[in-house]
Amino acid sequence: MTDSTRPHDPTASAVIALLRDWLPQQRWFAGKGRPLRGVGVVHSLEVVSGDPALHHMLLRVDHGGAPEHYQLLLGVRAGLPDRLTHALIGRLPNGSSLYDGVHDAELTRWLPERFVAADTVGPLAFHRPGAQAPDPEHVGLVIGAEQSNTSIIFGDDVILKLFRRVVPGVNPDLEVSLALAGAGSRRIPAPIAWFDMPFPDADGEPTTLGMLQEYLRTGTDGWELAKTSVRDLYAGQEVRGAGPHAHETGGDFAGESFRLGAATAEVHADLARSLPTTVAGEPELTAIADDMERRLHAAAEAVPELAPFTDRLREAYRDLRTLGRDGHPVPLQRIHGDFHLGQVMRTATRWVLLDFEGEPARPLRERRSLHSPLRDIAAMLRSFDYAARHLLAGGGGFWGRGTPAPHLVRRAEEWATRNREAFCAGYADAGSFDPHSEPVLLRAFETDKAVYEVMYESGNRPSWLPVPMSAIRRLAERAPLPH
Ligand SMILES: Nc1ncnc2c1ncn2[C@@H]1O[C@H](COP(=O)(O)OP(=O)(O)O)[C@@H](O)[C@H]1O
Ligand SMILES: O=P(O)(O)O[C@H]1O[C@H](CO)[C@@H](O[C@H]2O[C@H](CO)[C@@H](O)[C@H](O)[C@H]2O)[C@H](O)[C@H]1O
Repeated sequence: MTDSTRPHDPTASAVIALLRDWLPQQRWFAGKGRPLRGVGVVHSLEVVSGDPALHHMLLRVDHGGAPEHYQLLLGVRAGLPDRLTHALIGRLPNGSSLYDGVHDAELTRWLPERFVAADTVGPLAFHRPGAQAPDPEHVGLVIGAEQSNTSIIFGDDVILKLFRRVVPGVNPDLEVSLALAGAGSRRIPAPIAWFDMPFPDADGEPTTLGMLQEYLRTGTDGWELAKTSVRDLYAGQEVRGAGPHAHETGGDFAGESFRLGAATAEVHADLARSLPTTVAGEPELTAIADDMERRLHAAAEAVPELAPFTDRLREAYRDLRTLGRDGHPVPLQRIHGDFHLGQVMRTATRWVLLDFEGEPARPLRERRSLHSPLRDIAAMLRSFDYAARHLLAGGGGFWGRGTPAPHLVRRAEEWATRNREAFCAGYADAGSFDPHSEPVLLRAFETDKAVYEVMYESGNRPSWLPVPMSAIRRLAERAPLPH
């Protein structure tokens, strides 16, 4: 190894300086928009030496308040080939390149090799309980999806999700996937292996860093499929108000929505069978309503458009408290926690649910706690509303940025209502209850999710803000819930 190819000590201040600039540009970096007060290395290990070299690293990022931790795989090469220039983080003082190592198949083959051997490398422990193993000869390809983590496909058999923001403990995605696989569920990609390490800052708590799963090679995500159906509907609306209804188009999605509702009910039933459950009474429902109210208050402070509606929205939470006082029992269990059309895939034969991590912005304790399955149902109902409206809001630029024509809004509402109804009917058909039998819970959860979405869109995609705002107006009017 010559001096120029020698991997540099990745904790060196030059590396930290480069990472400070690079981190906020990453899709998975949760601290965007907050001042970056400090970046420090809490763990670093050279796992592949030579040129190229690979470093596994855990970074601590301080914004003020509780620090966040991120997992990195950093590559170092004396000369960077063209195919990796998009992954460049910066040049080190000796002229070699520091880059995001997940994009370098020559380096990432290290991961399947470790899984095959069920190895231990320093503090990193690779677990592979079954016989299935990835083939290290398969080239690793980072998927292009907009995601909160980074996933690499090896061949067309397995996909490895590297958790980027790491919190101490078992990741709920792994925990829930293992529980569902144990219950014999066919509604998830089969979990194959995972790796973890003792968390450096939290008494060495075993902390999940990555999970290897079956790759659903015939799958398409629900968001793409639903949008295709909506486009098909809009394509027929050339004559004002005279275009076909959702049920008259070839791309009608209601059959799929019904099947998705049934798949969701099946997963909820398996979760209730394999993980703890309880029943909420008045104190718990009051606490849930109080939390919702706090989130509404915080959102109204941050997003002024919400303020005129808060009093009316609060009524949904008041009704939830009344439900508790009336002694209405509410079963609680583990749920998906961040359910929307982008979290489900339609394979050649069935709907499969992905990503049981919960909303990444919520604390792990909350994400692992028990909730009403109606929270997932309400979240998916919101997603149908999104699919119907996002083109009108300018999300896809289809109708331009002006106010959408009323007949298009009507068609959007029809599509959303039809698919929301079909989803609930499928859930009721396969599950233990009909979601419409719980209108108070459904309204409260839908309101809470729409409030969350207002915050999310105002921070991430301001041109999409009209989508959740239209739901806020509807919910504030206390119009009967479109099923
Ligand atoms: N097992 C899988 N098979 C095929 N594609 C997958 C699989 N898991 C994830 N994907 C694809 O990757 C995307 C992001 O996955 P997800 O688990 O939601 O990641 P994140 O938690 O980082 O958002 C999904 O929307 C899907 O397109
Ligand atoms: O990145 P995650 O999948 O964890 O979820 C976040 O981003 C989602 C958008 O990618 C956001 O979902 C919202 O937009 C979806 C359409 O893009 C829509 O289907 C969802 O119903 C809507 O909530 C999600 O809220 C956010 O947590």
